[in-house]
Amino acid sequence: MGTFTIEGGHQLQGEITPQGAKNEALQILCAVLLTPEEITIHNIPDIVDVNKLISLLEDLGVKIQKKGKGSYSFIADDVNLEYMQSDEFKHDGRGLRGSIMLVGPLLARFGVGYIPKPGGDKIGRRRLDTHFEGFIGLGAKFRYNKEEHFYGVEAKKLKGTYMLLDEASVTGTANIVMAAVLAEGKTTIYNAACEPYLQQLCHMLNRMGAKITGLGSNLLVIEGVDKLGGTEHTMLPDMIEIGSWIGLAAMTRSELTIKNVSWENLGQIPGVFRKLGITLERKGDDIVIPEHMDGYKIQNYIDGSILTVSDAPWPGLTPDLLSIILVVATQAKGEVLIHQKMFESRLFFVDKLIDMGAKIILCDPHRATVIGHDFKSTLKATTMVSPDIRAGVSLLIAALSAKGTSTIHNIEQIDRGYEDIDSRLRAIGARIVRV
Ligand SMILES: CC(=O)N[C@H]1[C@@H](OP(=O)(O)OP(=O)(O)OC[C@H]2O[C@@H](n3ccc(=O)[nH]c3=O)[C@H](O)[C@@H]2O)O[C@H](CO)[C@@H](O)[C@@H]1O
Ligand SMILES: C=C(OP(=O)(O)O)C(=O)O
Repeated sequence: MGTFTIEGGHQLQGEITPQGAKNEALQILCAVLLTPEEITIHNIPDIVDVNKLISLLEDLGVKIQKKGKGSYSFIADDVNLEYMQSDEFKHDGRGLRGSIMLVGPLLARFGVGYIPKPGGDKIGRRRLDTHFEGFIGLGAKFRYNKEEHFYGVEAKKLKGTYMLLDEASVTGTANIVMAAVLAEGKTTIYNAACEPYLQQLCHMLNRMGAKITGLGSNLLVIEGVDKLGGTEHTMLPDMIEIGSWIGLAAMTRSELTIKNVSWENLGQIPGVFRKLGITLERKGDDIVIPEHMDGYKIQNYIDGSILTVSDAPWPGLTPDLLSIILVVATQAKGEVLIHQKMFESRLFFVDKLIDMGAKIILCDPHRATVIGHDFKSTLKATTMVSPDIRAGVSLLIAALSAKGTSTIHNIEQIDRGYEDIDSRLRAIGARIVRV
């Protein structure tokens, strides 16, 4: 188990550049299986989950060449389908959530797709019904080996259809889209997820020759084509990382510039931090956060009632930022209700923040009320274990704002999604050591 020690209570300063988006990378990498031609991808984050997926692709026979930092080319002209039945695949496929999106492209191009129950954060139930109902709708036969937790779909030829997804699942929509692009005829997907990750995937597929319309909406129409070709793609900056750095700047009262954030793809994120009273200035495509020496004050609603920050499928606020927003609120002036609607086990980490002196009431597994200290009292350093990727970063931000030296164990969770986080934080003045 890896560990960080963090000496908190120091102001940071400087510029930080966000990595390429983790959740986009996981979709885009799976899409290389849809063509025998070369695909070159740039701005791939060097993080554990993405590297695991790249090595799964390699094991499946995809030829991979590193072209430079964050740039790779992929040629899937000789895919080893038998590998999907191997013990190695059953083991490695479990290592991350994103591996589930190998199924759609493999099913579409080769007529078979298998996957062990995928991993990812343990943040509540994470069902896969939407994925498999979508494949079944396209004509695939589904089987599930309960003992091995091993899923499979098979079809000689997929046929386009109309489907109304039971929920706007992010990876589910990506998986179904990647299956439908090579199906016969027209597929209509209503209640589709439409995060920038998915918009990017659909743009890339269209460049490969797919015919997808409705990008950015929850109604996608896909005219199937016989084959797809090569292309080049660049990942957007990671909006969850951007939100994490905004939170870090506010909590440590530091002046920070976040470079090249792709403002038009940030959706609700800047607005939500502004509602917490944080000043964000737009300079070109950068976000500049000034020192908040006078703190930041949470806004109430117009009628004076207490603010609620909750998640919703895009263009709502991503659930992946709620843990960070919650931490930031612990030093705000005022109160806020944090409502995590999607995941039922993602707020339990607040116990650690309470130990550190934060004023939080966990109302139930989905809701927590935070009463900010307005910097009149700082958090106390402590020892903690990172339970999931975003709680891990939230605790890291709390530790950087706290007085004294904190220890965070199980930092593998953080490394799953944040590239070289300790060096990048040291470069802006953080006192953090990997032990
Ligand atoms: C690899 C990847 O891309 N992971 C992201 C992806 O996971 P993932 O694609 O696994 O998440 P889903 O979009 O399928 O759903 C997440 C959870 O929210 C619930 N749900 C979903 C849609 C909905 O309309 N209502 C609802 O309650 C689901 O039942 C599930 O429990 O999307 C999640 C939701 O943005 C993010 O937290 C994950 O970081
Ligand atoms: C929940 C997350 O990731 P995953 O879906 O990969 O577990 C996340 O990125 O916050």
